[in-house]
Amino acid sequence: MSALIEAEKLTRVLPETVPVTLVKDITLAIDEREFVAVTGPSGSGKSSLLYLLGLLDRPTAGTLRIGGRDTEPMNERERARTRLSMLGFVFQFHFLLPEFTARENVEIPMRKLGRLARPEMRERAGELLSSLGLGEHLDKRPDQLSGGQRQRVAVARSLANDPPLILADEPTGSLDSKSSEQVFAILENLVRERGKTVVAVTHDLDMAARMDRRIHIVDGKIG
Ligand SMILES: Nc1ncnc2c1ncn2[C@@H]1O[C@H](COP(=O)(O)OP(=O)(O)OP(=O)(O)O)[C@@H](O)[C@H]1O
Repeated sequence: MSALIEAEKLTRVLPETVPVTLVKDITLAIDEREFVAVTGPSGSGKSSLLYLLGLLDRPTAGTLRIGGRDTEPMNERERARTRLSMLGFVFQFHFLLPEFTARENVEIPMRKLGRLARPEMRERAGELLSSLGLGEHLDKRPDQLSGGQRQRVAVARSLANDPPLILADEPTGSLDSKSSEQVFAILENLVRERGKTVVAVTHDLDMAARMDRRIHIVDGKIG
């Protein structure tokens, strides 16, 4: 079986007067059920790599296959559809919509994909949030939740459409140590118990050491 993510010589150069290379010749394969850390110095290109893997940016050279499918020929619509169904994102800052409740925030990706009827979306959002310990907070808005709780809502949102792959960019970077540990345990559980693949950028080397594999980036390359 092919890997969930296969990148070959993935490269992203910004077309400035003096071109800026964000990611250079990255070749990697990530299998289902892997818990992978992306590490490296500040400015080395970790986020840029994650954006490429998450179809939030396009490579200027190289190939990327997700779920065995070449992403190069996809138009914007297909890329958006693949993002919604195959990928979940968790960022350092939660990016929840402030005027919506936790449950509504989790429903949004489901509405965009449009596979479920409204009552099922509502039920699923409630179940996901409850499974992450937020059953008491379904109808609260982000400003009524703690930082750790907000980040757990963001994890629930990333799972809304049951994607096989979760990409996380410093998911614990803005949390205190107790909340960090909780969010880390949730991500680990997604891999071990729910069969997800999680790729997380982290500056925390202790956390990276507890993951299955580390991809170290230096100057846009695997180093
Ligand atoms: N749009 C842009 N224009 C110019 N330079 C950029 C742009 N986006 C990123 N860069 C530069 O590219 C490099 C890689 O950035 P990236 O955010 O991927 O690094 P990172 O490893 O995730 O950093 P950090 O750990 O600090 O978040 C950095 O030097 C950054 O300043």
